[in-house]
Amino acid sequence: MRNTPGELLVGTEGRYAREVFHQRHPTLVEQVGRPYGAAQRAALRALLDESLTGVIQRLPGDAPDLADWDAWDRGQFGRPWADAPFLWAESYFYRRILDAVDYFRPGPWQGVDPFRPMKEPELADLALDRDLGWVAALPAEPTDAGLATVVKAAVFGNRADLSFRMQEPVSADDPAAPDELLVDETAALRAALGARPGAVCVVTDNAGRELLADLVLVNWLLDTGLADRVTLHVKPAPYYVSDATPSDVEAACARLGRALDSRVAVRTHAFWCAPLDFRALPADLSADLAAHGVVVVKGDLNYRRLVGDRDWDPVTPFPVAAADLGVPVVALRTCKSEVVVGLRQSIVDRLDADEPRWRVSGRHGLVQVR
Ligand SMILES: O=P(O)(O)OC[C@@]1(O)O[C@H](CO)[C@@H](O)[C@@H]1O
Repeated sequence: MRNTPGELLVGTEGRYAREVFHQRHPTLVEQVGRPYGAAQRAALRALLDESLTGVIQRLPGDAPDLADWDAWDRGQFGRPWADAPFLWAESYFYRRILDAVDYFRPGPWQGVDPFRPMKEPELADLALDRDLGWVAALPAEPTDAGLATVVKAAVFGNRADLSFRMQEPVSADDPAAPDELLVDETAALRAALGARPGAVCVVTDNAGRELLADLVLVNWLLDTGLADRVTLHVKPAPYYVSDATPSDVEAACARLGRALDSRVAVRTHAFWCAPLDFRALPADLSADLAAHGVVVVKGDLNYRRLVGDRDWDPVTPFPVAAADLGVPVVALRTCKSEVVVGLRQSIVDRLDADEPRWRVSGRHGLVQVR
């Protein structure tokens, strides 16, 4: 029996989590604050200071989700941010941004997505039509080649992440960036989809280009009879900059010029903005996921939550690290944080030698099945 490695922490020198807090967050806070008034900008700056040098403050007494966060606290309130687990602290940081910009408070900013100005240009991009040209050429039959195409697009759609762009020079449309799958278990996904159309659940990640690629995948599974119904899980509130919410699904469908298929249900759950990993899934959500034949888990954050945001040895088998959801689970992810499992030692050695930032650069993708 392997020992489970420790959780990644915010303050560890030389590690990615610290870089996120000390380099990414200051840029993010500055950008988010631009359209707001002095009070919200001051609250954002205070949050940033608190997160860099202070202790974690509890949510204010009027927060609608105070009870949720008191249950998710796990002893973090009152401790220095630097000592907190990266997953917990980053999630709470995004929740506190909503507090700083009065997202839940009655007034002019209530319900206004603070990341909207960053999300909108992606769908407005005229190059998108050209970039989606390949969709019209997808096969009408459920071929392996068709599945490989839509899966790969869904994986590398995850590279188009706004939070990520604040730090890494690689962009989704950088022609120099290779689309390298370090693990490709698309054949196992095909096997999990089975011989008869079944129910597929997609736990989505980012809005914009990534969600468009996810919708192409979903439409193709339905059109070719590989699935007979799909549930799309999205975040209940703005989160991690570009994470998809219900209104982002509407915007993406409008951009694709295709209404949501009647066999697609869009759902959300408070747990998707919780600071905990999939091993803490609440019973109702767990039952919802397990009612599908396959659960597709998109993106980097969901990957961290699926395997645990821990200092895993990258050759740890994926089925050992990934939470058991009771049904086959497929992770589609580009590597944008230090957590990775299921790799061959030869690949790790090559990447360690050639690309010091391979774990976080977003250049490498994974299709992994448990
Ligand atoms: O889940 P996503 O959108 O693929 O990635 C989220 C992310 O950009 O945020 C974290 C750092 O802030 C990292 O885990 C990852 O790089």
